[in-house]
Amino acid sequence: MSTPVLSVDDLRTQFPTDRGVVRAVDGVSLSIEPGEIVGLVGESGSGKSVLAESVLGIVEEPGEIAGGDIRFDGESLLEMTDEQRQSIRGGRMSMIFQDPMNSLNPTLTVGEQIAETVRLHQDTGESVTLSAELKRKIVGAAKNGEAWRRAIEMLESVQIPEPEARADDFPHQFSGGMRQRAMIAMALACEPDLVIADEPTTALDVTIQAQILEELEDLKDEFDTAILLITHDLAVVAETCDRVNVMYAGEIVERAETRELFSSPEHPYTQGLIASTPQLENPDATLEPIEGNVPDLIDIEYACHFAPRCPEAERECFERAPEFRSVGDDHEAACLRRGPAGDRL
Ligand SMILES: Nc1ncnc2c1ncn2[C@@H]1O[C@H](COP(=O)(O)OP(=O)(O)OP(=O)(O)O)[C@@H](O)[C@H]1O
Ligand code: NI
Repeated sequence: MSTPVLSVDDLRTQFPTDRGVVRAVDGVSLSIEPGEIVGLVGESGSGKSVLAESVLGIVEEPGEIAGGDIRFDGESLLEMTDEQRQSIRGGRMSMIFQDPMNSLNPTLTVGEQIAETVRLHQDTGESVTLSAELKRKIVGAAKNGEAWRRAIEMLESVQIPEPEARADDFPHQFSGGMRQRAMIAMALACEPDLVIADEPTTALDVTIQAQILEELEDLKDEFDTAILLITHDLAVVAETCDRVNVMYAGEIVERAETRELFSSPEHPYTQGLIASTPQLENPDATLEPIEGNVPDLIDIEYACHFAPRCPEAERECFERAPEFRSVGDDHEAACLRRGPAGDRL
C-alpha cells in the first residue's frame, strides 16, 4: 500500500461561542490515496467546509483543532510550523473554492497571479515581489520567464481560448466559468499532490458545471493529483468521485466506492439523501425530503447524531454511539441498525 496523500484521524474542530461549543468536526477519519477523487457530501451545516479548512490550516479564529491528527504525505500537519504549512499550501496542496472572485486578486492579471504562484512554490530562479505586475508592464521582463510560460500553458490546459491574450486580462474581465477555470489553473500550476475543492461548481450553471467537472477529472489524470471534492450535490459526486464519504452533523456516517454507495446505500441518512435528490433518469419520481434539519452542533447529547430524524431509530440509538461496521465490499456505515446480523440492533 502506498502512503495516503491525506489521512485524517479522529479530527475534532470546534468553535467556542456565547451559546456553547460548536463541534463542527467531531471525530472524523478519512484518507485519500494518490490520484483519487474522494467525495465529501452532506447537507448544509454538516461540517464539510470546516473539515476542509482544518486540513488547509485556515480555521477561523476562535475556532481550533481540539484533537486528532492530519497527515499529508505521511507527515503530521499539526506538528509543523506555520511557515512549513504555508509553504505546502498553494504548492503541494492547493484549493479551489466556490467563489473565485474571493480567491483571485482583482488587481493582478490572471496570467500574473498564476505566474506568482509558480514563482512562490517552484524554484524558477525568478524573484517574487509584489510589484511583479508593475515591473512586467514597464520592463516586460517577466514574460520571458519560465513562470509566465507555465501560466500560459496552464490557461491552455483548462481550455481558456487564446490563452496568451487572455492572460493579460484582469479577473473581472473573465466570465464566471472562465474565472473558475483560472482558479483551477492556478491550483494545478505547481502540480500539487492534493487539491481540496469546496463546492467548486455550485455557483455555475449546469452546462458549465459539467464541463468544469470533466476538466477536473482530465487534469487529475494528467497531473496525477488527488482531489477532495466537497459538495452537497449527489449528482456531482456520482459523476466525478471514486469514493464517497457521507457527513452528517460533524461526523462521517458512511463511506464506500461511489457505485456501491449509490447502488446500495446503507445508512438511513444516506438513504434519505438519495431519496430526496431528483434523479436524472427518473425526473418525475416523487421526492421524499428528510424531515427536520441538521441540528446546530452545540451540545448534541444523543449518541447517534441522526437519531432524532431517523425513521428507524430505537431508544438505544440515542444512548450508544454507533461504530463503523462493514456493510459490503469496502463499504462501512456507522449505524447500530446495520451491519452483520448478530451485531444489528
Ligand atoms: N467561524 C465559525 N464560528 C462559529 N461556528 C462556525 C464557524 N464556521 C462554521 N461554523 C459552524 O460549523 C458548522 C459546520 O459548518 P460548515 O460550513 O462546515 O458546513 P458545510 O457542511 O460546509 O455547509 P454548506 O454545505 O452550507 O457549505 C455550522 O454549524 C457552522 O455554523
Ligand atoms: Ni461548506
